[in-house]
Amino acid sequence: MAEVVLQRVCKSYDGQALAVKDLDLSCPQGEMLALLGPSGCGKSSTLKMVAGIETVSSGAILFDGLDVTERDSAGRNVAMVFEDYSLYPHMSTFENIAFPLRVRGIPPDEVKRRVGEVVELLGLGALLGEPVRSLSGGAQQRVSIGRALVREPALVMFDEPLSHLDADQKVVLRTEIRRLQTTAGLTSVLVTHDQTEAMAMADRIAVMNHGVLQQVGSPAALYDTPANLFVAGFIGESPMNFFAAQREGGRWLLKDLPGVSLPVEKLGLPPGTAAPDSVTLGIRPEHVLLQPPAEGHALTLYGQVLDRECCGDRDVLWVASGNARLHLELPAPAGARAGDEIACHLPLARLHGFDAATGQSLDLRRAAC
Ligand SMILES: Nc1ncnc2c1ncn2[C@@H]1O[C@H](COP(=O)(O)OP(=O)(O)OP(=O)(O)O)[C@@H](O)[C@H]1O
Repeated sequence: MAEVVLQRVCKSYDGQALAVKDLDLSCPQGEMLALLGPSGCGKSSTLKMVAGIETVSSGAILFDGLDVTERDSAGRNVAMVFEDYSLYPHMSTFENIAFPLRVRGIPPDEVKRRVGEVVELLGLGALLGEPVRSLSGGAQQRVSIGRALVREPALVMFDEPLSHLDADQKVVLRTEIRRLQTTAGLTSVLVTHDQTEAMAMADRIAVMNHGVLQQVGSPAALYDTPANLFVAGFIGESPMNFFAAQREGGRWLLKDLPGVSLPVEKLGLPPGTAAPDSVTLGIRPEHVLLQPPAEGHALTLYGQVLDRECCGDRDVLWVASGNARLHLELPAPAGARAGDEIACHLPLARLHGFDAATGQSLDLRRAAC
């Protein structure tokens, strides 16, 4: 398995607009890197360029330090797993997995041995003779993964591999791919628009928007310290709450919350950083409290519960405060229902701050709060 590096990779289909812009990215050996972003952000273009299916407009792609930019897919030894499985439906599990070896003229004994190894790794033994059209979606995708692995590729690319599966099969297969990833030490790139999938499966996630890399890091790093407003809004099971604030004198005045303000120094900007004129403050729904935090300061907002959704182990509250709407996720039972007047405590240590002009994180010094 190879280490993959992209150096200032650009892609333009019409010679003008850039579908991918100056992309610097690496996927170390044995790691799963997810390319994540909304439709049109450039993740499929990136996948195709790495796989050698699409040419780069400029920049370079290296496999283990070797420049493979001009090589085609076969010359890079990249295997693909597609969302629609792309299997031969009338062939058996064995025949589908063996197919890439047979077309390379590998001797039958060797084919049998290598298919056997992959089948054991994927637990497909009981399905070997079955025509794949008779298998469940999850089993078909495992066959498709087997067919990718049997080639002993330098890199496996997963293109939205769970999209066609129903919810319970998704959970099973993403765990299975994760297990394979670690046991077989795969180097792999996962393309997905689903942040839950990327968070659950990848070692690191590259978030893209409009062809530009926004941030790359571990799932925890993206969740805890989003680099900009786009990543803050995109990562997280439920969208972050945002509040616009304007600096007046030594205080931040929250625009949609008349009478609510916060001393500028409470935000804990890094030393030497000038406070911008306007900021966007953010807090995740799961970090808002109905009781003051046991430690540290909090910004307290008062409001009325508009609605409560029961989601089993947690309750979701929608709260109107001034002209703002807050979304809270609390362990059930939340102890508040529609119509209740409540206080919402926003622990300063959980607040994110962004320069409203640039969208970039202000890198708040949480420890100082
Ligand atoms: N073959 C092509 N010819 C022309 N433009 C293309 C082509 N493929 C992609 N694009 C354009 O490049 C941009 C990035 O598309 P791309 O498919 O890489 O994004 P994506 O994030 O994978 O989106 P999706 O999830 O919808 O596939 C879009 O503006 C798209 O219209």
